[in-house]
Amino acid sequence: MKVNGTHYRSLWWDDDKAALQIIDQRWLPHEFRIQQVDTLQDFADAIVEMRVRGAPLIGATAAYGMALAAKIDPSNAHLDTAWEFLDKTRPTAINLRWALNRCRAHLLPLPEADRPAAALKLAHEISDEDVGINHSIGQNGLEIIRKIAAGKKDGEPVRILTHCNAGWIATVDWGTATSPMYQAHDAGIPIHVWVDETRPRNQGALTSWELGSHGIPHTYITDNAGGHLMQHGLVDMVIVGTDRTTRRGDVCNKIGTYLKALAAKANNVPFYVALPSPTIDWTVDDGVAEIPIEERQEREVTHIQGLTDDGKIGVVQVTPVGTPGGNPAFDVTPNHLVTGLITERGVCEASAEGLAALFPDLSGIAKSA
Ligand SMILES: CSC[C@@H](O)[C@@H](O)C(=O)COP(=O)(O)O
Repeated sequence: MKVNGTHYRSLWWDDDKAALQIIDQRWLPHEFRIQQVDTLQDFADAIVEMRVRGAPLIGATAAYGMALAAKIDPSNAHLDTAWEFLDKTRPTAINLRWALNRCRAHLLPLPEADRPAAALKLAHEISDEDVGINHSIGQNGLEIIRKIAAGKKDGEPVRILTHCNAGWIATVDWGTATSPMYQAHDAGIPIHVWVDETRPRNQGALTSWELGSHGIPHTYITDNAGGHLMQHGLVDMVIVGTDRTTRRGDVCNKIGTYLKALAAKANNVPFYVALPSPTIDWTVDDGVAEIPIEERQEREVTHIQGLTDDGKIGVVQVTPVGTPGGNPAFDVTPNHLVTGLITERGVCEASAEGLAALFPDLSGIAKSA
């Protein structure tokens, strides 16, 4: 998508420098900084510190990490070491392991001499595929928005609530939850987006930055406002992303998603999840029992970063000094709270049957694996 009129992906390969370039998201929405990633430690730091974040983008970044590993030393032993090193960076988003497994499975059967070039080619492919998947999710989600718009008076916007940032910078391009929004806006359907701030990291500010750059009307709201807005009939639908969706359609996403799903159910607001197929964990059924939830540093809760009055990025402490902070980064929304999963192949019920019907090729392989 565009930043100040120039099209960017959230990561890209620079042929001249023979290196990966990323947007360092720690400084957004206030500063747009590009960073080169040169070493395996850089890759791990970029993921852990959330310079890159969002499940699909973490996966694509890890694929370039494996390409670097293959360039340094293409032996089986080194690829295994790199797999383990990158796999432990963040535990919840399954796209990380999906990408690492795909790279390893592709490379190990090849002669060592062929592995560096093959690994880089595969990383490019994974990135390009992500863009295609997200565009298709947008097309499928657009039809849902179009139907809701058809029931509105001329010019009245479809009011969509979203949580976290499942936008283009959380993917390689388009975003998942935001892709239907971009495509509805571009199709001339009026929309207005309620953007949850998403404490503690305030990814809602990233979503606001994205939507604002694309000219989409939106309002940044506190995490606690959604239920009230739904009670008063001010939300037509919710669309969120996912970090891992189980075979039966339980959805693990940014902390606070579950509360929004409960409020949506209580108020008859449709609750949709934009789901790229690499985010499905076919090995897991019960999301609450089986998905590891990342526990992040308490400093993310006790402190907050923003733009100070002198125009500089600064950090302030919110709590009394010494107050302990708890920081579970994700929660699980059980499938019965989800109206539908918007995938690249169409929209399905959040159930084992719904997912298997859309992805018979993938669900079958996982069961026999
Ligand atoms: C298309 S991104 C989907 C999810 O990864 C997104 O909603 C989310 O929870 C991101 O969490 P983050 O901790 O910012 O990486």
